[in-house]
Amino acid sequence: MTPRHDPCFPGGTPEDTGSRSYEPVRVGRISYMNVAPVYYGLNNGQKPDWMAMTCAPPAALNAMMAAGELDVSPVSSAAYARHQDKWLILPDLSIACFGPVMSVLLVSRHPFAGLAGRKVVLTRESATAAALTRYLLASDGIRPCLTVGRVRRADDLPDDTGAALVIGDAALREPWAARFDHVWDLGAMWRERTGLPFVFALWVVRKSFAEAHPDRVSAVLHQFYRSRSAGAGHLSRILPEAADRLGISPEMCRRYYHRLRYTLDSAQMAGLSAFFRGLYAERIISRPVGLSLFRDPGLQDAPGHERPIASACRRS
Ligand SMILES: C=C(O[C@@H]1C=C(C(=O)O)C=C[C@H]1O)C(=O)O
Repeated sequence: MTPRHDPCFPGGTPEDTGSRSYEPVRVGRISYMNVAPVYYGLNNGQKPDWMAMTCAPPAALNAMMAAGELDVSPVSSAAYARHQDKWLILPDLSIACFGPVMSVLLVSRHPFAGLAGRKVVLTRESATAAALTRYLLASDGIRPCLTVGRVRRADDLPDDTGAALVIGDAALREPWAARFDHVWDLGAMWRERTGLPFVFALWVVRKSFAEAHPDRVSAVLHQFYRSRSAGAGHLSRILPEAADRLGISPEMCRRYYHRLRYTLDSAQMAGLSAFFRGLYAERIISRPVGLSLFRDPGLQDAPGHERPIASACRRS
């Protein structure tokens, strides 16, 4: 889980877009293939020299943002709930799904209700999926013995493990169904229960950084939009590389990227709010969550511009 510096950007000529008088903006990247389409442009020559990229699992990025070691990063939506006073959400960026997501799995040796009193290991790389697991169990009145640990391979789990939460590349790579009788996709469970999309990750900026450098944050945001557009246009190049890295078929990989959403529209905001309300109702978080968005200074000045999610959320 140790964050590494810039391993995600081995090649590509960085673009020089100025801003040399500042320290680089410190930007995070999740070290899973789920974000490959969002970082495609940045990974292929669009990364300006004023962006310093750190690649790590979600829980490590959450901790680095909380420690002020990153300025802008994707973080677990459950971590946003915890740090809502310090962070602003960047508009129209997320990792979300509507139904099965394929890479967030609760694998179990027992039926769901049979997990009461049994050991459930939550991967230490997650905050959102861990909170969602707790919510799904608690709202059914099931009280397991929860622990946090390494969950990358089935062999990581001790024999007394009743169930385990696995996310990201490890969820896709390992044949979990061959080792566990039950494999639940948490995106599917959420949709069955609520009829809503689920938002696993948000891109956030530290509020103090946004207040000091709104134009730099705007520049980062537009780099992400541009990079994501490039990714959407080059899926045929992303698929074979991702399939190779994950050791899965290109067809399974295509289905995976088809399931993931990288926008943050009003339906996804509704799913996010429902998740936070559920966490609060089950006392998994200690206070209600408001959604505070970064106001892009570039967009505010544009005449006639409509922000798609402006009405869906409270702005800071
Ligand atoms: C869809 C996924 O969502 C992830 C789950 C997260 C979490 O549980 O905290 C955070 C970021 C995302 O990487 C995945 O990991 O595959």
